[in-house]
Amino acid sequence: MTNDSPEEETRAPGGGGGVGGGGGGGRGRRNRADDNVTILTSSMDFHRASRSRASSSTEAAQSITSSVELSTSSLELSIQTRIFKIIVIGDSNVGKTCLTFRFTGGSFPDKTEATIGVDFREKAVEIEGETIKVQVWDTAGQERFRKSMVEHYYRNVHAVVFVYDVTKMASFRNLQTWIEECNGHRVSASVPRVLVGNKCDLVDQIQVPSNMALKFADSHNMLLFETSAKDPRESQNVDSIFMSLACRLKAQKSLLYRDVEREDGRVRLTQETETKSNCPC
Ligand SMILES: Nc1nc2c(ncn2[C@@H]2O[C@H](COP(=O)(O)OP(=O)(O)OP(=O)(O)O)[C@@H](O)[C@H]2O)c(=O)[nH]1
Repeated sequence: MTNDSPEEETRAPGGGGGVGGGGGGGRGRRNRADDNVTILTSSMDFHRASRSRASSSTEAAQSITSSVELSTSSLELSIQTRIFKIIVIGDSNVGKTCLTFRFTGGSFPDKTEATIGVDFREKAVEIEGETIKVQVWDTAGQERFRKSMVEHYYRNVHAVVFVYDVTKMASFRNLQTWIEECNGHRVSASVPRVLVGNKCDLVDQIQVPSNMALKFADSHNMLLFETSAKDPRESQNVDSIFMSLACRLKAQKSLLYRDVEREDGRVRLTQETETKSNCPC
């Protein structure tokens, strides 16, 4: 759990902040993201080693040249990775943490506590041959734990996931308030939004009928997903919430985030315009 924005905190590609950090999902995909991190780290280590070991000036020059080459290729790799920031919003206890955990970690957490501020989780996914980092911001549902963070949630957001609990009508009714908060933070209408009804495994306790949720989703131009973070048979459905957004963002996307290391070691995020299509999803 952390209260810092990863934009300010991330120093190397692949470094997701917060509890339960990135990874998860398909093994091959995770490996690819990990390779990226490994290469950058090893080039830094190499640079450090070369400084301490090189005895003659020739050796030192060769070492530095090699290390610069390694660092450059690492930087090129990191520059190619786009990051999509997706925030997950909704009442406390609806299952936001569990949903993000299921997507990024592939499992249901044994125990959760109320989110304070925000937790970041990241997962590298591959769409049409491009590796993209889906950065999920699991926000606090309780007002007292979100107050100071709200501005950060909505800044440079690429997509929004609204969550309600299908067994709690109040959490569905409160969606209007969450949508208003989102609109109040100047989130553009072009930013994709989806609606998620969670805890569908509790079939005997369902209070929010599907047709009511569908009507609401339609009226707000959102896709509706009814699912369960808990039921492993629903895990593909949970994945498709985030993957459908990632595919949409990749297809339409204009916002391209690039990690560029600055001299002071901080990461600068820039935006570019790009037009792409042919998403398989
Ligand atoms: N039966 C069932 N329980 C769930 C499901 N998802 C979450 N829960 C439970 O609901 C409770 C709240 O889950 P969280 O993921 O912590 O809820 P949250 O929305 O992140 O809550 P805040 O951090 O306070 O905003 C926990 O006890 C979870 O185990 C689900 O799909 N089915």
